[in-house]
Order: sequence, then C-alpha cells, then structure tokens
Amino acid sequence: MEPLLPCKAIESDNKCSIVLELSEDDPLFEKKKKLLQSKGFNSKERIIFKSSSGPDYIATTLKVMLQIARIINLDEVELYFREDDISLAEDLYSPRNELQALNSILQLVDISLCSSVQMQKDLLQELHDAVVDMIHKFSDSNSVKTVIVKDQNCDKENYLLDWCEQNGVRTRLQIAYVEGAGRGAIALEDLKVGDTALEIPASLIICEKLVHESEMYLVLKNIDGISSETMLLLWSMKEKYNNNSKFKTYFATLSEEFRTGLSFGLKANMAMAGTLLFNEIMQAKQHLRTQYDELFPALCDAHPDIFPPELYSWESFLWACELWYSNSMKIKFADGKLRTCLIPIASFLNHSLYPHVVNYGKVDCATNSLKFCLSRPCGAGEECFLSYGNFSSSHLITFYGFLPKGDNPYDIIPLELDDGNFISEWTSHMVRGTWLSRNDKIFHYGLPSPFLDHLRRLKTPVLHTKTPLQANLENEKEVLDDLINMFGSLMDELGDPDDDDRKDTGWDVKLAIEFKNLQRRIYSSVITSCYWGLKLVDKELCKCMAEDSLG
Ligand SMILES: C[S@@+](CC[C@H](N)C(=O)[O-])C[C@H]1O[C@@H](n2cnc3c(N)ncnc32)[C@H](O)[C@@H]1O
Repeated sequence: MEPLLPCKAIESDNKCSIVLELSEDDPLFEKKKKLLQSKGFNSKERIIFKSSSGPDYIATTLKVMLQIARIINLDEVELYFREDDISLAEDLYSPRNELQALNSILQLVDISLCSSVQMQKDLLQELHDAVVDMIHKFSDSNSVKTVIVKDQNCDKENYLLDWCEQNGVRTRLQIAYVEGAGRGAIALEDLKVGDTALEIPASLIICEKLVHESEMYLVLKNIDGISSETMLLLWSMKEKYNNNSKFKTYFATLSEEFRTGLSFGLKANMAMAGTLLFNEIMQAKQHLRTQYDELFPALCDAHPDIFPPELYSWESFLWACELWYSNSMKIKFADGKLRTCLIPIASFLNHSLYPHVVNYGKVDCATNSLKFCLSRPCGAGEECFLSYGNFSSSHLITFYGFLPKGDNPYDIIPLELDDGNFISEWTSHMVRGTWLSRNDKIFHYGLPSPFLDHLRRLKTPVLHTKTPLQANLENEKEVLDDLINMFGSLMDELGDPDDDDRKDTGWDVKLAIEFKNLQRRIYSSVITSCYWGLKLVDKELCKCMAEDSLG
C-alpha cells in the first residue's frame, strides 16, 4: 500500500484553497523538506482557487500543485536518483510517482467536493476534470498491449468467480490466461479513474481468524514466538486437502508448483552464482529451512492427528511459503489491525511497474469490504494491473518468480563504500542502469549525484598550482577511472556470458541467466557512462588549458 498524500482543503464562498502538506511522520521528511525548499516551497503550502480564475489559471496552478505532490510522494530510491537539473524540461520522477501524485491531488479535490457549496462545487468539478484529464494523457502515453492466450481452460477460475459473486463479490473483471504471466484480470468494460474494478466482502478474505477457529490453533498458540503468518501457512497446508473447506473452490485454482526463486534447482543456482539474486534466494531458503526444522517433525510427532506427517513435508512447506509470498496481501481491517491475507479473485491480479490500482489494502468500514479502485483508466479487454510494491527484480524473482517487463527503477546495486567519515545526507549508496537517467552531461554522466559527490569527497583535489576548475576536472577524471576499475572487477566476477548454458531451457535456469544479464547490463551501462564522462572531462580540460595558455 502506498501512503496517501496528507492534504487538507479549506473553503469559502466563491473560492477554495487546498493545502498540500508533507507529513512530519514521513521517514524522509527532512530530505523532502529540503527539496521542497530548494524549489521555493514550504512543507505546507496553501493553493487558492477562485471561481473566476479561468482554465489557464487552473492549469498553471495544477502544475504547481503537481510539483509539490510529486516531492511529497517520492520514495527513497526516487529521492536518491532524482535529477534536479533545471535544464531538464520537467521534474518527472517515475510513472509510479506521477500517478501517485496526480491521484493524491484528485483525492483531495474529491474530499472537498463532498462538503462544498454550489459555487465551489463548480470550481472543484473543473479541477477534478483537469486532474482526470492529466491522468488520461499520462496513461495513454504509457499503455501496454494485452495478449490473451486463447486456448487455455478457465473453468476452475470461472467456477470460483461464480461462487464469489454468489457470496457478495462485485467484479468488473474476468479471468483469462495472459502471455507470460499465467492468469490475469481483464476489464469487462471501459473503467474510469476512481471506478471500483473489484469489491471483496471481508467475509471472503482468508486471514488469521480462520486459524483461530481451527483445532490446530490450540496447539500453535502455545509455541513461543510463532507468527500469525506461520500459523496461516501451516493451516493452508492442511486446508488445501479439506473437502469441506469453505474455500475449496479457491484452493482448486492454485497451482501445484509456483516456480518462484525458492524452487530454483541446482543448475539455476549455479547459473546465478555471483549475482545479487543468488544471495537473496540463498538467504531466504536458509531462513525457511531453519523455520521448518524448528517445527518439524516435532509437531507431527506430538500431534499426528492434527499435523499428519504426509501433509507436512519440507516440499509442502515450501509450496505454502511460495503461495503466501506470491499471493498474499497486507490488509488493514476495520479494527485498525494489519493482517497478511489471501484474497480470492484479487490474487489473479498481476504486477506492473505501471499499475492501474495503486491504493488498496484497507477494508472500507462503511461496506466492510475491500475495494480495488482505479488510479488510471483501464479499457475493456485490457489487463488490469496492481503494484505488488516497489521491488527489485531479484526480490520479484525470489518471491514471485518473474522478471517484470520494462525498466524497473528499483533494480539498484547497493554499494559498500569507505564512508570517509563525511557528514552526508545519505549513509549508503547505490547505482542503477544509467539508461534510466535523463542527464548524461558533464558532472552527471547518468550516475546518481549523492554517489558521485561521495566519491569526489573521498579524493583530495590538488588546488595549489592549478585553477579550481582544472583541479576539479582532474579530480573528476580520477573518480571516473576508479569507477571504471570498480565496475570492471564486478563485471569480471559475473564470469563470461558465453559460459552461460543457454541450451538449458529449464524455467529456472532461464530466469537465472536473464537476471545475470540484467546485472551485467547495469554494470556495463555504468562503465560506458564513465568512459563517456572521461571524454567530456578531457574536452573541458583541453578548453581550460587553452584558456590558460592564452593567459
Ligand atoms: C498474485 S499471483 C497473480 C496471478 C497469477 N498470474 C496466477 O496465474 O495465479 C502472482 C503471480 O503471478 C505471476 N505474475 C504476476 N505479475 C507478473 C508479471 N508482470 N509478469 C509475469 N508474471 C507475473 C507470478 O507468477 C506471480 O508469482
């Protein structure tokens, strides 16, 4: 769930003002406040609209609001990699940020619409339409074609859909197989911004309540430190085989194998050696194995009637882990508690870097249901996507088993550096593919400024005999040379791409090699950008020396 923009609207007869406020609870408050100030804004800004303002005024004012809302909605990675070069046309940070910022403004306008007098209503409606128009324009320029796989049977899914509808689910989505992602949810009709694509009554959400009602709870509640997630996992291992289960039709739609990184075989493990993915998968598997060994066979030995040994093998445990990792959602219930849940139908929604549904995860107290409302339009026949979160590809492969299409801004390489004991805004540094940057100019080279600044400060510029600019440029060359060496060594550690066994068509080996190639591509983009940077710096140095020799 993404945070909602903390804004408030204030009204008076023929004008209204909207307050955009950066919450002091935001963990990135100081950094965002500084950025807002650098653009001439405070952490709390009131924007005034008058009914006689006219469309140009509305468009210009919305632009200002968007600038503020974008900063308020930045996440840590976006903040680290932001490019504040004034020569860049727009402060566009990422599709995620743009959609979140626009929707946060829309939400605020809509809240004000509900409680305003007629004159303000017209004005706010105009504002609402202008924001929706901006979302449409942005959506059109980022749309992806849906390819439905026609010859796949969806009987089980349709059966589940019927059962859910009989039990209060309202859906404007149908289930179909889509290319490269198993099943997905397809819009049955044109859906607009704000429309509810899917509504699930709380009674159909699978959560800890079901464990509490089962006989295994009497045993599990006495285990020190066991989490409700682990209890649910153990419950689902057994419930899957329960013919009288309320959720029988749901369990019938689940795959026998999930094919996430947790199921990678030996060859795939070898193929991804040296990558970030290898570390992530090994750590996760080790953690799960320890957890399993702490519980089994002890539970089966002590309570074979409740935990039949044939249902509680390591393989079954891993299946349940993959189910919960790849299909669960964290939901806030009416009592204010956050619970990890499985949600029939909603779990057919695939992930996208450019999702339709951004804000979800809170049970609506008025209807006691969970609503999936659109943050951007979704046309009839188009696949409706969620965002599972701002995850790197290694995380998505480990816990979900796929590499997302398109440029993932969260594919970062964390770097361990000498901290140089500098007081800095950033305590850790990272890089990502420089193709994601829009600034390849001198002193930028597509690389993040906090990282470059850190490296510059690690070097001591020679300032005595040369002009400061010349000294800076020489310092810059050393930084770039160091980077080329550093990323050259990292690239070598990944081995020769020709050694990757591309003939092996196993799904896991394929994914492992795809990831390794992604990591190579990131390293290679950094190296290429540094060589480009060296050229720019050399050119500038030549200019400097020519000017010096002219006196
Ligand atoms: C919550 S389920 C979504 C429904 C799933 N496609 C199915 O057939 O059950 C999550 C799983 O869907 C698949 N998935 C989700 N988004 C995907 C994407 N963008 N590309 C490929 N596979 C995706 C992955 O297998 C992931 O573990």
